[in-house]
Amino acid sequence: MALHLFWQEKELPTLSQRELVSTLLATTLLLILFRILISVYYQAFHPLSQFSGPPGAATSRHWVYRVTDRGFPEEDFERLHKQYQTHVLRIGPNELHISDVEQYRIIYSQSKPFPKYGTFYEAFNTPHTVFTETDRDMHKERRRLLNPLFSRVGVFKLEPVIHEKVGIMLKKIDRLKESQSINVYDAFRCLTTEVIMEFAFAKSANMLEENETTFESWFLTAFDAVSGSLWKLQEWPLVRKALYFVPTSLVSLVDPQIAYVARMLKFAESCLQHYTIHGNTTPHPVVFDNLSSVSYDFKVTEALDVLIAGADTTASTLTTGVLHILSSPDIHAKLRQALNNTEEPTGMQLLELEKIDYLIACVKESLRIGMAVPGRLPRVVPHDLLQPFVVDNKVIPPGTVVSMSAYTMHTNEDVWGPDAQKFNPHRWLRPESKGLDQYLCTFSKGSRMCIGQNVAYAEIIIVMAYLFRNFELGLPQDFVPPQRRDLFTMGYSQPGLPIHFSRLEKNGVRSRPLSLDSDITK
Ligand code: HEM
Repeated sequence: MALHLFWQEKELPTLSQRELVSTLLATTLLLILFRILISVYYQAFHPLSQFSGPPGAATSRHWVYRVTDRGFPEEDFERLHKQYQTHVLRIGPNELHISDVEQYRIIYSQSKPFPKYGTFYEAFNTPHTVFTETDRDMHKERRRLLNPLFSRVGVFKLEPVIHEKVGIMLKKIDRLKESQSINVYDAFRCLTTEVIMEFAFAKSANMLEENETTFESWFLTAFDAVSGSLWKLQEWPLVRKALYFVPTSLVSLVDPQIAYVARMLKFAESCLQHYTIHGNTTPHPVVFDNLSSVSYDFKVTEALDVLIAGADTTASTLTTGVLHILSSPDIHAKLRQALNNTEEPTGMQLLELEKIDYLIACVKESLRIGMAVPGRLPRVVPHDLLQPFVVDNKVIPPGTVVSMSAYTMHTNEDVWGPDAQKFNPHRWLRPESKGLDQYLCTFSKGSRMCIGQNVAYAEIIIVMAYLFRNFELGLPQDFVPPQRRDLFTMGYSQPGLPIHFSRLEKNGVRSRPLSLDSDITK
């Protein structure tokens, strides 16, 4: 009551129009002055001011997102490294991009890795998973739980699932091949997602057979929505936080693809519920099996992360590999010849396929040129280093965000030679090629390197073997390579990679159609 009277008695002072305008003007001028002072500080007085780079990058973290938005930032960084003649390029007020290949083993080391830069990994919205965790001990513990599933033994247990799914994909290709070219990018995405779903959730969404005549799937739409929004969520952390509080139904009105993401989350939860009630009803290990000590919510996010980390990555590597092999008649012929002696089903087992040197060389070259995660992996220079972190004879202060990329590592001509950008499996077959593995950073290196690389290798080897052994593949006459886009994982624009398939003639005899039961799933 007293408060009410107070407001009635006291009249609020009103601003005249002139006062309002001058207040606004003064505020704007202050803001501009503040911005200028900040820019001067970042360019001239900040500890990173000794490192060169575009002026816009030094003063605003938005610069890096504008470059990212162009589609393939690593190419821009590479050009700028050359322009400024430096191995240490300033790409943000507190971020440096490094192109000295010898620094990779220091930043991404096994024993004392630089910690992940939390702000970058927060945008994945899956806190405290093995992928996003920034605390060293918590990461170590989660990785200890998961490692056995992803070991070579673990992958051999998963191998029948890979054969089964490849069988389903090839049967569908066999059925569709006479009437149309087939977008293998989508086919590979459905395949790898299905394999990882079985592995992560003990259940699949039947994506390979969802559509009668194509390999389209609602799950792929959900993936595209997640990866398409990733950089925006990186750039605008406040929007990301605000989105937590907006009901999904409302967000879906603005972006209908978000509805598919919500459906994906529901699918993940329903799988966990099924698993909680029935246990693992599959004959193979499942990620949930090793997460009994983890809370319900973290189980779901961990399985989702494995799914997102393992699906498009492997599919995009396969797509790049197939595209390059088909673009070179010589490589294509050599690969077919190498696979000619394999017999189904026994010769198509992973252990046997791994002995085919030319196949493995093609797989490694696909991983090098394909590099499904081509971009920067940001880390923070630790404060407790025994020696200062020095690049180009300059000390990089602790607390600085530094990053290197697979693109830098895989295009370096001192390492790979003048044909570094060329798809050349032969480079893996030379006597000195063993030393090259240390520079193959597709899966990163050290204690944060990809936990799923054995799974990825297995899938790529098996799919390539089946494809090139059983089919004559060709690019359409009017083929235009799809545009690639670095969305953290490499993505391809539609129509992906359309391929003409026909059954391979063997000694003049048309090979028999695949019999799913007898040939592949055994
Ligand atoms: C060609 C395929 C693949 C590529 C190129 C790839 C690449 C990578 C890279 C570069 C990292 C490090 C990311 C970082 O430091 O931020 C990573 C981590 C990870 N990957 Fe993969 N990956 C592939 C397949 C897979 C598969 C099949 C799975 C699961 C089945 C998987 C699960 C993970 C997980 C869980 C991590 C986090 C590991 C940790 O931080 O300890 N990846 N991957």
